[in-house]
Amino acid sequence: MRILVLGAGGVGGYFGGRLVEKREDVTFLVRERRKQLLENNGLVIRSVKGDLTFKPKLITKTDKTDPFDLVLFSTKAYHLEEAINDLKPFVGEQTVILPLLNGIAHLPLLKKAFGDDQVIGGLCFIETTLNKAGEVVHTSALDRLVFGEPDHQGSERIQRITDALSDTKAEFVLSDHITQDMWHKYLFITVMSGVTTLMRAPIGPIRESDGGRDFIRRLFEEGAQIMKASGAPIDNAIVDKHMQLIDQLGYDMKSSMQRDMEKGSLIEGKHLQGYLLQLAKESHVDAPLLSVVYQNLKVYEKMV
Ligand SMILES: NC(=O)C1=CN([C@@H]2O[C@H](COP(=O)(O)OP(=O)(O)OC[C@H]3O[C@@H](n4cnc5c(N)ncnc54)[C@H](OP(=O)(O)O)[C@@H]3O)[C@@H](O)[C@H]2O)C=CC1
Ligand SMILES: CC(C)(CO)C(=O)C(=O)O
Repeated sequence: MRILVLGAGGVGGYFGGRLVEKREDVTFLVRERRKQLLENNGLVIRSVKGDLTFKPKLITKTDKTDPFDLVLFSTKAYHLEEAINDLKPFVGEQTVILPLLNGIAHLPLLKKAFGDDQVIGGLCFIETTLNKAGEVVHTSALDRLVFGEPDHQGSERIQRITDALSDTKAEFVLSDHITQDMWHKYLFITVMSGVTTLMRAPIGPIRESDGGRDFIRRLFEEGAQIMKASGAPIDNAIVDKHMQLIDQLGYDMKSSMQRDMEKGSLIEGKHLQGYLLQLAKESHVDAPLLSVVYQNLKVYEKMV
């Protein structure tokens, strides 16, 4: 299977790297500056699950090659439109796009660009970031990528994809309820990135501060109420489940949005909290806590 990874950053670099390690046929679609760095230094992964350095197969948007079978779409949301345009020449009628962005708002854009049937569902749980040298730094053992057909389960193509993604050092998991999984992850990350950026702390001190757990829970409840009101297929027990997950996270665990803020980088507030607030408005649901979380992000964006 010819796999194209769009975006050789924290997520694409890591999962693409684990597939290269297994000797899958992986190419990375990158922009010029990243290409030069990767040509000079190789793609370097510093991981608690084992380091890896390799010379990646690279293309940029103007290169010519046959369409790929599978695309791991792993850019940030604020690069989505440009990335969709750059990807178009490498997508054929049989190409499957597996998006790994946090959130849900990218799905209609991808489907509009590539067709409903060519976009499957995907998400990941991982803690990676690029350091100053452009290396992928993976800081906790978590490296789960979940994927699946949104509508028709057990298709032949998903079986082929599952085979290609199996037996690597990372955890690739096929789901038969990926749409619900994506909404659940969307709820989780909206709250996780929301509280860690608002309180400028990893999850440990937040959940253990006086009233901290209660604040996290109320934000989950607010988000879940909005999602239900807009018809999202979420589980009735999801707030309890997510609170259990919050309690299981390492004391020092941060969100990727928080790490981006610490680096002074752009953030995905509009795509995550902003889009959920838009759904709240459309469904006439009050969202006082989420509004505070989003305002904090907008102030950061004003100053960055
Ligand atoms: N990192 C994490 O721990 C987690 C991240 N996520 C989600 O995964 C998504 C990706 O995040 P992450 O990997 O951290 O982001 P990064 O910023 O680390 O990587 C994104 C990469 O995309 C590249 N890129 C952007 N536009 C293009 C383009 N047109 N063509 C080629 N490459 C392009 C950027 O390259 P360039 O150098 O050219 O800018 C960059 O290397 C986000 O939605 C994030 O929320 C989800 C779970 C965990
Ligand atoms: C859930 C979490 C915190 C880790 O995968 C995440 O998605 C992120 O940091 O963006």
